[in-house]
Amino acid sequence: QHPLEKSHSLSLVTMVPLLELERKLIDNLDNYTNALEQKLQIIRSQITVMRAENEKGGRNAISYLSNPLNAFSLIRRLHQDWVKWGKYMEQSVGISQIKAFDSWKNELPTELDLWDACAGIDRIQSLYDLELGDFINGNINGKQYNASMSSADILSLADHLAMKNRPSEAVQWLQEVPQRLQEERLFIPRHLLIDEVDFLFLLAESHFKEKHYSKALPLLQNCLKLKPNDARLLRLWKSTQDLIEKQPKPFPKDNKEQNVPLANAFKLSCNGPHESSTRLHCFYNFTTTPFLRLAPLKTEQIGLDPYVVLYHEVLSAREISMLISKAAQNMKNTRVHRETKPKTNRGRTAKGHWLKKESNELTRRITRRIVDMTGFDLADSEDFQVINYGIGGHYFLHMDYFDYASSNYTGPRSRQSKVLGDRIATVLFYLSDVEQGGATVFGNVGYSVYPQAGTAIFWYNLDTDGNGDPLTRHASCPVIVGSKWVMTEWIRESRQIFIRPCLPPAKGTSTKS
Ligand SMILES: O=C(O)CCC(=O)C(=O)O
Ligand SMILES: [Fe+2]
Repeated sequence: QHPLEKSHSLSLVTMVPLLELERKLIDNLDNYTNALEQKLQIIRSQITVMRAENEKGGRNAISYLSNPLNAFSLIRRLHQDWVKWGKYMEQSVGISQIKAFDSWKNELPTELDLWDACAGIDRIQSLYDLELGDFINGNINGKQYNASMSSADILSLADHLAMKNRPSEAVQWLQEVPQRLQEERLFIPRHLLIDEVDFLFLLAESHFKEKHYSKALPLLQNCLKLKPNDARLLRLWKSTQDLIEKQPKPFPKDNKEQNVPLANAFKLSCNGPHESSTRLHCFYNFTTTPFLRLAPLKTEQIGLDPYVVLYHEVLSAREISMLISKAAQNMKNTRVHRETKPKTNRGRTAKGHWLKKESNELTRRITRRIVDMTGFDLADSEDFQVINYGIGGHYFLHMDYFDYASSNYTGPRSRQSKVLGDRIATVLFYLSDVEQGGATVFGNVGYSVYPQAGTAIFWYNLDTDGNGDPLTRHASCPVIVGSKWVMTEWIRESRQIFIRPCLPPAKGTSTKS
């Protein structure tokens, strides 16, 4: 695992200030051009004056110099003024703008941020098997967006893949570079274009790692023409040549990525068909609490084992925007989001903000609504967590319960967790629609639910004996296009000893492994 893998991640909402920062930087650069222009103007106007005087002399030099005022002035100009011009030329322009830029430098995204962004793009492309050329040109799943990747973007991604030891994918991305670079040369200034040697070297190195030495060699020779003394080039070129001599017929090893079964399951469920069993139905729930007789819940069953339902239209647009704006303010400065379960936290690229259930009228109202939905006693249950996902943001397959009841449970167990008990059920509110991707999927049983603002998904994590139900293993698939907001409520077990309303239909035991 690369050290940067452990990084925090940005959510889309925490990236909003970056656009403001970029605007400031552009304004600053614009001011810099003004400073440059001012200097140009001064120089140009003086050139006109000086040229006029010089030409006056040039027409008839002796006649010009025979006037002592002219002769004297020429000596003095050349002795004094031109020294001043020399100093003026050396003076840097826009010192205040350069200082301003320096002061913003530490607000720029870090290497870690870039790593996360690369990981997100890679996740989207590889998990959903998007065709590279289309994706790079902003055509995502058949829809054309007004966005695309530059060769610098692509090179950065390839670099990321190379660092993650995935050379064959790096090569695939790099193959998209030359065509774009050719176009970019027409309108991008040289200092912003990618360095051709960097590109060729990465391509060669990736071929080398793939043991495609004969592909690497000519690339390295080209590089060496551009930078004959570069030590890293010379080293790789030497090793490549040695290996070609030793191994004239390279047998390329099929370097398919080490697909862990769990990663495969994730991929499959995020790409799985959106099928639903015909036994399922939609109905109005009038019964969980007396209040529902007045305002029944629009309920949609997603599956029976494990029992998963959706409650539609449980949050209004106004409530949602209040929740989001409250959370968004507070996530701004959270660089590292609080881990709920450090042990099982395998890849969650989002930021969260905890909201106390008692914090205001809105959260109290939502708490009452969850009681209506579930019939549970929420007094000891967890705070709400409002979550916003980042670029390609996802939450890897996991269970929400800790499995305290299991004899296999070895994790920490605080006094508090004993009192509260395990997470008997989860209520997850969707606070936004997501244009592409971002489904909540239950990998073992093939349920997938696409976010709909205002809908809540509910399921039991524990069976009636208090044991964790492994079939509830679920994930949030990477967001492709959109900003995904959810709010979770994990309901704790202890207070529910005498309550387990909304009981799902009896479970068949034969289907469980
Ligand atoms: O965002 C989602 O769809 C799932 C989130 C989730 O599983 C969690 O927060 O535990
Ligand atoms: Fe979860």
